[in-house]
Amino acid sequence: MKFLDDYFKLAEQKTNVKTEVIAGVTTFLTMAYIIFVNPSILSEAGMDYGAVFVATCLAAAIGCFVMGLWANYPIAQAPGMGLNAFFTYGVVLGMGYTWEAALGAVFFSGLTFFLLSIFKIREWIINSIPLSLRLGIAAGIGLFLAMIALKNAGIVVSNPATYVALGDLSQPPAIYALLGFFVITALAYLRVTGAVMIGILGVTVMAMVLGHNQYGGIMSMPPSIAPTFMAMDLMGALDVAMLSVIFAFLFVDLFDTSGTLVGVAHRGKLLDKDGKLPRIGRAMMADSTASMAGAALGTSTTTSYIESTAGIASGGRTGLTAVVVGVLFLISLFFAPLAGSIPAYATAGALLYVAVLMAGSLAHANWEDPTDAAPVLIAALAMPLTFSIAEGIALGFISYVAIKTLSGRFSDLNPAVVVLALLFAAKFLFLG
Ligand SMILES: Nc1ncnc2[nH]cnc12
Repeated sequence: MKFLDDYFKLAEQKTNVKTEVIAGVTTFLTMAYIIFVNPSILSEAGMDYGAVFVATCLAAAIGCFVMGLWANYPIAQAPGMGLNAFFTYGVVLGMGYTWEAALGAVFFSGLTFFLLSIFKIREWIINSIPLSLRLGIAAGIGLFLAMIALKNAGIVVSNPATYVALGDLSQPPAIYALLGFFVITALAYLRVTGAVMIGILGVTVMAMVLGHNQYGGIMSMPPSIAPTFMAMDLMGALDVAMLSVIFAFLFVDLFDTSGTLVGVAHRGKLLDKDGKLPRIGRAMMADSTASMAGAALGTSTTTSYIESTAGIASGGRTGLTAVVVGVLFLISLFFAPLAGSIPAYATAGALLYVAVLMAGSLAHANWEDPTDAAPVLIAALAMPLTFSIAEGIALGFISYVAIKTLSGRFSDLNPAVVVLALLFAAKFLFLG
């Protein structure tokens, strides 16, 4: 234990091995849903469910180990929600790229993120993005997840006259999804650890008992990762048209990671006296290394999880917490049959709940000033309505620059936002 104490500086951080282990288990339970949800979303892009399951556990474990051992933060990692939806619905089903090329784009965006972190360009970019856009984008990703959940559960259906309409709420998928969502939200309010996982498993078991879902077992040896291992198409991702996809992955990841790290660090009191996260460069490198490894294994972008605040709230202060989460992801490799038995309507309730958490950033927008509020709304609303995170980001930038310019608020603009807005506008005008 002396070794752990020395390596993670437990005494200096006023913590001990027992507290860190409890924190790791707590964080793991709040984020373990990704083991079921990620393969279910990526398999819609044509990827093998079992292989993505293994890739998800391994990428999460790698991210947690790098974060814990290299950056010494209690921040866990896994393939991110939103990023996986963008991969499937945006890049593969929307733009028509193969999942192999999409994995190649994830790899290159991870590599670029890594280089940006080394050369500190990342800080410059993050500081150049206005707060209102950051808030709108975070909320928009949440609304996008909500739309996916409602559609998957048949609660929202298409309608030729109005585009969308209410589905048949007497159908089992809709009922199960809503029930799961209500239970998860109530359990979260009651501060029950693992609320999301309890909701998913509860709905799954209930559906089995009532004959709507088949029992597939609980434990087995891990499935084969061969169908996705090193399947990424790096040459396909180097296509000129793919540049915008790499850029979009990079962009979404940049916002996601910076927003999450600041949020987690703030709540965990990990910031120094200047309000900065001292080893943010190392934390960002953990994200990008895990994303590159994840792409090679067969999963969309790996990122820092906002759920880490659960473990931090129960006392986690050092990288040992993240290492414990990583070990638990490795153990999860043996629970593939359980993951495969989880129906889409059971994960829909969890998605809706994650959407609630992400939409919370709307509260911090400046609603008194319409030049700030309008871009927030455009970015957030465009994501579910265009079914694309990238289009939402683009429309948010264009509206921010147009509205600030027309209002004469030039001091709110900077070269980076203006250049990006012009590039996005040129894309819409000339490339459609
Ligand atoms: N994309 C994401 N960013 C932060 N926390 C998450 N938890 C689940 N998905 C996440």
